[in-house]
Amino acid sequence: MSEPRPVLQTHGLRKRYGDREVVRGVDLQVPRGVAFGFLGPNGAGKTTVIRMLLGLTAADAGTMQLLGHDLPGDRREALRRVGAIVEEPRFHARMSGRENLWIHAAVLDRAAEQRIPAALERVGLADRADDRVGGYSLGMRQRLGIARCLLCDPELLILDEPANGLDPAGIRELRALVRSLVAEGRTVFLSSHLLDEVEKTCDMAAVIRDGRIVAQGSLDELAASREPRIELKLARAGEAATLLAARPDVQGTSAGADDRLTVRLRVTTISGEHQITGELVRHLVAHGFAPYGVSSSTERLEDRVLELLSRSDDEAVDRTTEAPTLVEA
Ligand SMILES: Nc1ncnc2c1ncn2[C@@H]1O[C@H](COP(=O)(O)OP(=O)(O)OP(=O)(O)O)[C@@H](O)[C@H]1O
Repeated sequence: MSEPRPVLQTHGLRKRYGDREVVRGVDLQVPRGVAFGFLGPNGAGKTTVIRMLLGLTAADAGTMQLLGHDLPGDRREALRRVGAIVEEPRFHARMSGRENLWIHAAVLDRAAEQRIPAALERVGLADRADDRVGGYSLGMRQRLGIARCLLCDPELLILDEPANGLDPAGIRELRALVRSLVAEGRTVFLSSHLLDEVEKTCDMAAVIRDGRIVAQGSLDELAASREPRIELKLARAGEAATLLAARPDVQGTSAGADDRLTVRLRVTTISGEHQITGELVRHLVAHGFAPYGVSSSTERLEDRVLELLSRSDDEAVDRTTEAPTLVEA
């Protein structure tokens, strides 16, 4: 069976401002029903990519599809079921939250107006809906922005830095809201410069640096894309090293001083690493060894992303792959 079509897809997307190319051949594949983080430092090109997807600025080259429709040709149809917030959501400050939503619903359809009470309830603003937006906190405006997105019953939400300026409680609420939208089968594409936010909210991510995607895949794959190792403590470490080196799931071993044995694993996922670690310990015990310490030195996602973001341009070459499970691009 073929893979379902991604809800958001770009290929070779490019954008130049003056003599600076700020988006340099971006390939994204976002499957349906996930929270997808678009992670990169300030100035990496995240907002520019989002603006191109929404038709707020033209692409110089490349192709884009939203919900299976080609952009820019099919833009009207493509955006019908897309809710988006780019940068900070803007509202009429003198009007209430509800009135702002009425204005937005008026350009959509009758069904959109009927969705207003549920949308306000959903984002926790039902009690404050008749207060002027001028008195709302940033977190409340962000939530009103999401309520506005919900009026078109979106299949895809595109949120540009939604956690910006929120306090820890606001960030937690936003996270829960995103997860509940995903639980309903919607897809949320959110940009962020905060790894922690992406790690806690998203299922998958693409990492962008200087206008290029340097990695893309599930969070597990991103974290485990470097050779994981385990460290064992046991007597006769040299003999144990020889025993384990013969196994197909072991890339290599080295025995050090102090009963220390380092084992490099052939594995690509964190769950796989856990399984192999258990098997290695059982194998050692079955051969008369008695490991008294086991620790994993697999990098955390943070280390991996920092490494990707700090690479030189020559190393971060674009390599396209069809599968959304790719790790380094
Ligand atoms: N209209 C514009 N004219 C000229 N340069 C621009 C314009 N918009 C963005 N840029 C430049 O393009 C680069 C990418 O900006 P972009 O806003 O897409 O980055 P970002 O990853 O969203 O970062 P941030 O989180 O800081 O907004 C930056 O160097 C920015 O200064």
